[in-house]
Amino acid sequence: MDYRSLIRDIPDFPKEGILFRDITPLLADGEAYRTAIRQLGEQAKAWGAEVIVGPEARGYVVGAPLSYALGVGFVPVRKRGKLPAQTVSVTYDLEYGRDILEIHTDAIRPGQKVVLADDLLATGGTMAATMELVRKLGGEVVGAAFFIELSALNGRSKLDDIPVCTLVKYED
Ligand SMILES: O=P(O)(O)OC[C@H]1O[C@H](OP(=O)(O)OP(=O)(O)O)[C@H](O)[C@@H]1O
Ligand SMILES: Nc1ncnc2[nH]cnc12
Repeated sequence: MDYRSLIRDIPDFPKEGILFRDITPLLADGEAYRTAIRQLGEQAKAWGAEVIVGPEARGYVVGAPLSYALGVGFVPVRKRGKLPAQTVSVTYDLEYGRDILEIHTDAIRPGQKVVLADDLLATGGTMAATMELVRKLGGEVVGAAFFIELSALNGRSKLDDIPVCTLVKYED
């Protein structure tokens, strides 16, 4: 599948100097979207995923269908103040900002095998924070799945050598 042709480059969004990799054309193509989820799903299954965890908001368009395809649960990680029950939090940096992420304290069972999912790995700040939240609850992170990796930003280095699967890599 030629995913690259379905990812649109938008210069200077959301800030000057950022080349935004927009996945909305890929999501709008039913066959490409389903193939992408199936591909990541095979990997997540091989890692032994018992639950999928994804960060708001684009992590949901990857994580939720992935969990549905595997028949396992989906746990949302949200930006501050959005989750209604008791949470744990972590502050994090991403390519173009800083924020707080939260997860419900009862969302993961200790020892549960967790696969993290998001649309894109840039600096790794978002996924490192998501991994920290899962570990605070005693979950075992067994892998991380993305549509896109921006290799030059070296996000993998923040992910403690957990296995990473990406469908499209941009080297620049
Ligand atoms: O590797 P990083 O440098 O952390 O960047 C990657 C993160 O940035 C984007 O999310 P964003 O915070 O823009 O939120 P959104 O999904 O709500 O658009 C993207 O969906 C990843 O979650
Ligand atoms: N360059 C980029 N394009 C799309 N989403 C991003 N999240 C962080 N960096 C990004």
